[in-house]
Amino acid sequence: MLSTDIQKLENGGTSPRETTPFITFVLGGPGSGKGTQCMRIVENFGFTHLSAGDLLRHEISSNSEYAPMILNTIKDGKIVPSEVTVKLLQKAIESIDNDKFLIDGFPRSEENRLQYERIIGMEPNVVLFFDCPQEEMVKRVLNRRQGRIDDNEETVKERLKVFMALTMPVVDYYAKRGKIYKIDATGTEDEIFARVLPAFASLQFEMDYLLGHLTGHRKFTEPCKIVRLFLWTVWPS
Ligand SMILES: Nc1ncnc2c1ncn2[C@@H]1O[C@H](COP(=O)(O)OP(=O)(O)OP(=O)(O)O)[C@@H](O)[C@H]1O
Ligand SMILES: O=c1ccn([C@@H]2O[C@H](COP(=O)(O)O)[C@@H](O)[C@H]2O)c(=O)[nH]1
Repeated sequence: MLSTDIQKLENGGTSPRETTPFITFVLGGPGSGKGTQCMRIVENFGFTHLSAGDLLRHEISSNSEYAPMILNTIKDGKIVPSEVTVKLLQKAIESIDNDKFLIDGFPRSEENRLQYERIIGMEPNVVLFFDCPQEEMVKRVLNRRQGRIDDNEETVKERLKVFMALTMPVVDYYAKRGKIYKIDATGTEDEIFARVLPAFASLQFEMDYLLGHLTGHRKFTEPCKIVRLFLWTVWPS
């Protein structure tokens, strides 16, 4: 039998981490530029980039027992069952020696979010939301030309429907919890990254503090959040 990442987890998996990592979810519609900006965040801020879509595509190419189901789901522009995606993310987080993760393209639904919180046992620290007009997203997807099975007009229409119906409620949920950094995702890659930078600059102290890179007392956490939100409000881009 093939030994897949998911099967390894079901058989006991990897050992849990000793430290609680700093988790950033990265949301936005198909082609909004999440992956492109994540690469820059990695280069500048030392995060590990975990693309949920890439993890699922890896399952397809490694021919796991889930491969046919994942392939068909991606082809149809629908959402893979939460258990599968969350286990892949869990394994990656537990096996990679870093304490800062960008989780790109997840959670795609409230059900994804609840399952993640149930299994991982915590919320993300922050959520970046790349806000892009639909016609621009469609243009970018159809110009991508990386041979992706879902980069065609029919699938992108479905992905946009799924995004509006199922993913936007997740964005709204985190907005209510004060965790959303909304980024205008129009313009050049450089212009967009210039809007991303202040978000991470305002988070740097809080990240260092929470990850134990600064010494101090836990009571500083709430003031940190207030300062961060203040900075973001007066200087969002
Ligand atoms: N600001 C931009 N202007 C024009 N094209 C862009 C811009 N940013 C990214 N692209 C291009 O658009 C395409 C989609 O970008 P990217 O893969 O980063 O989006 P994504 O949000 O991760 O998409 P998906 O959710 O479909 O994986 C890529 O070909 C990328 O090179
Ligand atoms: O959490 C996830 C992430 C992705 N999918 C499926 O994969 C494709 C492609 O995802 P990208 O983020 O654009 O790479 C997506 O349309 C879904 O079908 C998923 O089900 N769950």
